Amino acid sequence: MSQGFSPQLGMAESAQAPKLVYLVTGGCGFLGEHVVRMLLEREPRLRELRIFDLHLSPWIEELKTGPVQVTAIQGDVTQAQEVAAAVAGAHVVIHTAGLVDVFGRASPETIHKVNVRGTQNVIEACVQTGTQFLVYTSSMEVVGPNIKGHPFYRGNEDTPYEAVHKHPYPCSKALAERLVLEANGRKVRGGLPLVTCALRPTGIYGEGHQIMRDFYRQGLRLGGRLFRAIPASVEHGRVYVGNVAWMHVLVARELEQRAALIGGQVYFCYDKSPYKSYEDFNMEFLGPCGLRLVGTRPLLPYWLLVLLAALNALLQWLLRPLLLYAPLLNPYTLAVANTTFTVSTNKAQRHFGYEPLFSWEDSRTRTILWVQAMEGTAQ
Ligand SMILES: NC(=O)C1=CN([C@@H]2O[C@H](COP(=O)(O)OP(=O)(O)OC[C@H]3O[C@@H](n4cnc5c(N)ncnc54)[C@H](O)[C@@H]3O)[C@@H](O)[C@H]2O)C=CC1
Ligand SMILES: CC(C)[C@@H](O)CC[C@@H](C)[C@H]1CC[C@H]2[C@@H]3[C@H](O)CC4=CC(=O)CC[C@]4(C)[C@H]3CC[C@]12C
Repeated sequence: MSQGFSPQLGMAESAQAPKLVYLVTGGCGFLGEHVVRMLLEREPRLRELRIFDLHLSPWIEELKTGPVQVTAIQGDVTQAQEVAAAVAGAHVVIHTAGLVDVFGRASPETIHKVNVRGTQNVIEACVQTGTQFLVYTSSMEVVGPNIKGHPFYRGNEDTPYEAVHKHPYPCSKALAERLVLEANGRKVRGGLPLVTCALRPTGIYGEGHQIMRDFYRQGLRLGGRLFRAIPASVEHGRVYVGNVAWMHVLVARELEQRAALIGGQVYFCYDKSPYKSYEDFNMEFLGPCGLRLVGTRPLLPYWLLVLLAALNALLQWLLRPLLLYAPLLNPYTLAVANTTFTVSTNKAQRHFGYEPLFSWEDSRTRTILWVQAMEGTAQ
């Protein structure tokens, strides 16, 4: 990807000497890496890009050959001092770091500590060090699906919906998002107001998506077949990771100019990806890679799936002292997958001119090529 003139920046801004310092927390993650690379390609005002992560990736080194100073910071968002040191001097913080766990790998306490306490630390660091602009990566899960299984059918940011959560992950994302939005307008060091917003991606897909990798490998183990568990009629919103990254870059740029409009707001992340069931959507990529989804309707009755999911949860609990057993099917993932949740909105377009950077066809091709490249490494 080459450095190019950004459509949203005028000639004057893009000709300005690069002077801004950005910090991306979780910059080595699935979404974080795409945000980092998108900033380097499409934010011409960037002087320094700080990549803060618990686990730094080796690919960071290849980014240090360009004109932008790339600073890798190994750190933990749950440690306030480490966060403050990383934030100090940054103009913009994009906070993607989080524990994305719905498979029971981490304890509820750890999920809360990273996702909530970590976000609190980022907010306080902005206030204490004078950083004025904070973009938080929230999630559709802040809204739903709720524990009552109510469908959210092509809803938007203003659609009434009873957000009721019990699972640690959505609870932590909802609390963190609330903290970020409530912090909007707080005075930071130097007396200027903190401007915050939250982006709510639906299910993100694309190069580097671990769950897609898991489905692919499961299909290879089952002789090239995956077995339908969810009715095709249950739509699940999905959005390409490159478009999510682009929305982060764009809103971070527009926060300063349109603080009164964007500050304190939430935005669903969306693009032209088709509305399909989670499994059918995955087959858009896994099909061309040789896998087949068996069954035009779920092969097992729902009550049996519920039983199997509960059995998986019991096994996970029994085996925990010995090993981590964390299959894709558990009571939470089954309930979420089985509840329609899709968005239809243009709030990001109305507020800061967002348009998807990648078409559905391009998003699909890029994802297929990534899965195919994985074939060489699949066990
Ligand atoms: N993957 C998805 O479908 C969606 C993800 N999101 C949100 O997007 C964000 C990024 O998610 P993904 O890229 O999918 O996850 P990921 O697990 O690939 O990336 C998260 C990154 O945060 C880092 N991290 C975790 N704990 C940390 C800590 N204590 N200190 C510093 N860094 C830490 C990890 O090392 C990792 O690099 C998360 O906030 C997640 O809630 C929102 C909607 C959908
Ligand atoms: C085993 C089958 C029932 C299979 O269909 C299960 C699929 C299941 C693993 C996924 C279905 C919906 C996914 C979640 C959804 O995309 C919303 C999310 C938002 C996030 O912020 C993080 C990821 C996730 C919770 C995502 C996780 C995987 C699913 C539950």
